[in-house]
Amino acid sequence: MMAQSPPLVLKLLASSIRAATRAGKIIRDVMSRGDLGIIEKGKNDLQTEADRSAQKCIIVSLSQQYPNLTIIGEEGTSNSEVPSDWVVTDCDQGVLAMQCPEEYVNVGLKDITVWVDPLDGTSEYAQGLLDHVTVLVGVAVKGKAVGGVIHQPYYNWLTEADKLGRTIWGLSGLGVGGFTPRSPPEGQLIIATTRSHSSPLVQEALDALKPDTVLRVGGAGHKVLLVLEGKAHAYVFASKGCKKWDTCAPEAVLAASGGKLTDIHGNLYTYEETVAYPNNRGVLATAAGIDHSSIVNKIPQKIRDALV
Ligand SMILES: Nc1ncnc2c1ncn2[C@@H]1O[C@H](COP(=O)(O)O)[C@@H](OP(=O)(O)O)[C@H]1O
Ligand SMILES: [Mg+2]
Ligand SMILES: [Mg+2]
Ligand SMILES: [Mg+2]
Repeated sequence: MMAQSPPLVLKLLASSIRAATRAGKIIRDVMSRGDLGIIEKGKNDLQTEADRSAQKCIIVSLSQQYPNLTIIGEEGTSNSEVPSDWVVTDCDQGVLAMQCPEEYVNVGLKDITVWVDPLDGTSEYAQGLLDHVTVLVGVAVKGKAVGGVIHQPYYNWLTEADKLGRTIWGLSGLGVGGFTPRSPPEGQLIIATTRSHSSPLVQEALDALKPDTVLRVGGAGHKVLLVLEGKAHAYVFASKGCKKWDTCAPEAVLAASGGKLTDIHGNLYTYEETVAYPNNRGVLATAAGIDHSSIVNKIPQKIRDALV
């Protein structure tokens, strides 16, 4: 009997794990060399050589394996040559060997949009808060965030440098791999929010939720990691500013763990190729077991009306 090739969604996730991990090494190499090559894309919006190089690595690597795949990356498109050792065309064998959830077995290339944030937490990267940095690859199927990879290249850098970096993935219907999610502590409310993009509205929403603790950290990927790790109950960002590449992978990984990522009204974003990039309705993510709608309901109507 001929061996069946793995379903596309599973294979793409397995390739994305390898590509994101390679991009993480590029991010560390740029930092080690010490010249970040910072460009200001807009107000409070930087791009470094690490953002550019990591994106090239991921896009070239996936495009070689999946010609005609729709890939949208934060740092735009460029056809420049890349060093041959940036091109990774192997797959994570552990994920490849898994049973693909039935509903994704027959998904074709045309149903998929891949959202790439090659370096999430650029502000923090430039300021040396390196564990806030993640590499995000999200796989959307017919507009739904279904699969995701969150690679954290500097995980453990201050504590166990011999175990540097980690890669966490999720697939709807299959679960989360790369670590075991934990529940946040009962009887309190810990909220993660932006460190570098706050505003009066962001603060008003936090005040209304009366959290015991607010963790102001960089990166959408990093904040969702805190929620997955049980270090925060929720990630609340009552502002525009995040884009589809910031939330696609984190949404998919969080959903695969039983949690939820939506806009501030509690509605899911969609991720089809034609969608507008900005997440103008804010971000609200909650851990598994947290009542998402009760948090939505505590956000004052005036704030919700400002995010439409
Ligand atoms: N006001 C704003 N302007 C530009 N980008 C914003 C923004 N608010 C959030 N973002 C983007 O959303 C991501 C998470 O933001 P934060 O760390 O503040 O929570 C960051 O992604 P990048 O670092 O990939 O650009 C950041 O740039
Ligand atoms: Mg950016
Ligand atoms: Mg980002
Ligand atoms: Mg980025």
